[in-house]
Amino acid sequence: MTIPDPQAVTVLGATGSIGVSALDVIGRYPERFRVFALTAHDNDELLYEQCRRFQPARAVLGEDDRAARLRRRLQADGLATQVDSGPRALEEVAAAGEVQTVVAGIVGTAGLAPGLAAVRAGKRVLLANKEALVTAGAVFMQAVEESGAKLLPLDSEHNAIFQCLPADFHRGELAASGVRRILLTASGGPFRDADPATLHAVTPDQACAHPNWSMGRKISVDSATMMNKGLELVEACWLFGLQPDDVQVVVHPQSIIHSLVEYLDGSVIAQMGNPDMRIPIAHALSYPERIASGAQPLDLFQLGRLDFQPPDLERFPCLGLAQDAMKAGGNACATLNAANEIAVAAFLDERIGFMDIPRLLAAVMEQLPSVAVSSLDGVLAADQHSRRVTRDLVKRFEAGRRT
Ligand SMILES: NC(=O)C1=CN([C@@H]2O[C@H](COP(=O)(O)OP(=O)(O)OC[C@H]3O[C@@H](n4cnc5c(N)ncnc54)[C@H](OP(=O)(O)O)[C@@H]3O)[C@@H](O)[C@H]2O)C=CC1
Ligand SMILES: CC(=O)[C@@H](O)[C@H](O)COP(=O)(O)O
Ligand SMILES: [Mn+2]
Repeated sequence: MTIPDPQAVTVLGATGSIGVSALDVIGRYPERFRVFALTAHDNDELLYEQCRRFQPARAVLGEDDRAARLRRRLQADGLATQVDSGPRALEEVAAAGEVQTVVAGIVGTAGLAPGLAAVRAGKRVLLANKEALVTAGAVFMQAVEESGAKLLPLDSEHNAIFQCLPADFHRGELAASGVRRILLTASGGPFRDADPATLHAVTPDQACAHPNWSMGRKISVDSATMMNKGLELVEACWLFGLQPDDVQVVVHPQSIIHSLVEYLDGSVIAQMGNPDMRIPIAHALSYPERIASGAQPLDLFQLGRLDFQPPDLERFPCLGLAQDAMKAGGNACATLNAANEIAVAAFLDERIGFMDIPRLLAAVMEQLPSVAVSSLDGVLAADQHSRRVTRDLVKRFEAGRRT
């Protein structure tokens, strides 16, 4: 029997929450996976530790000076890792001929270009970076179709939906596959039951204290506003070829059911597991095989109960804004996503309040009605325009808070 060579993996965003979980799974299986490249933006200290452990051929950082520091340290240790910096290097390590699998774990629209480069090069792409699909879903999915890339969702809900759909599911063919609708679960975040009158005063640390998941700060704030569920609705529509009305958001505070598929005959299939991203990551890394992820087994007796409730769109207006943007089509989701990235960063910098996030987004969406787009350039122009408009609004909100 011949043992196949290990799969060569690039981990984009290796120093983030997704990247660290992915490397935890990868590190358990040296006979299956070897790391080709690791990337980070600022955190050259953790990237150095990761390079020492996984000895990749390539490493990428955001800025030259950090890359130079990492290069010096790795050379001093006798490691041959080539260290580069900047967006072009990210695309190179995502598309390199030596790579089979790319973990797309960069946060925000910064992940779009390298994710798309991996798709265009026909890689097996494990997608966590939902903003790529929200911003440029049509372009991204067309590239998947044309290149023959294999796109596997890492986002826990989308990975769950993928697991619950029929194995021969064809994108967009819901009824023909016997599927009535998708039930997308949401925890409701840290403020699910908080008194709405208190929300204007919550701090970034309070917003980032997710009840079930340990994640990066941007997605944690998105969970707290429920914009994360809005982004995930859009993500699900692109991944599986759905209309927004095919998806029902279900608030499920325990985050044990990661989403469900309801069939025409009334059967409802759910994927369950402890809230640990190593589960969907291990699933996608080894698909269609199964490997151990390192996650704790689910103990139903200890859990005791599971709860469900409908989403409250008054308390969480961001979810409604995302539904509207997906229905509007054109560049609306790119506009909303860019505005959200700016607003969340301003909240994390304590320049605006928590409830200013939905107010800002609503103002931007009103100011920038949807326009049809047919190219990546069109999408990126909408992204940039929205960022400019949102930055101006942030300044106005900030000034309003001081007076
Ligand atoms: N965390 C989770 O459990 C889940 C995350 N996701 C999605 O996965 C993505 C990553 O999330 P998460 O891991 O939480 O985020 P983190 O903030 O923890 O990590 C982000 C990673 O991206 C890198 N990065 C940040 N900005 C840039 C940039 N401009 N260019 C290149 N690299 C950059 C960071 O580098 P550095 O460390 O140097 O700053 C880090 O490696 C997001 O799209 C999120 O929505 C989806 C489902 C679950
Ligand atoms: C782990 C993961 O996939 C996150 O997107 C998580 O689902 C966030 O939880 P909520 O947005 O449901 O609070
Ligand atoms: Mn998710």
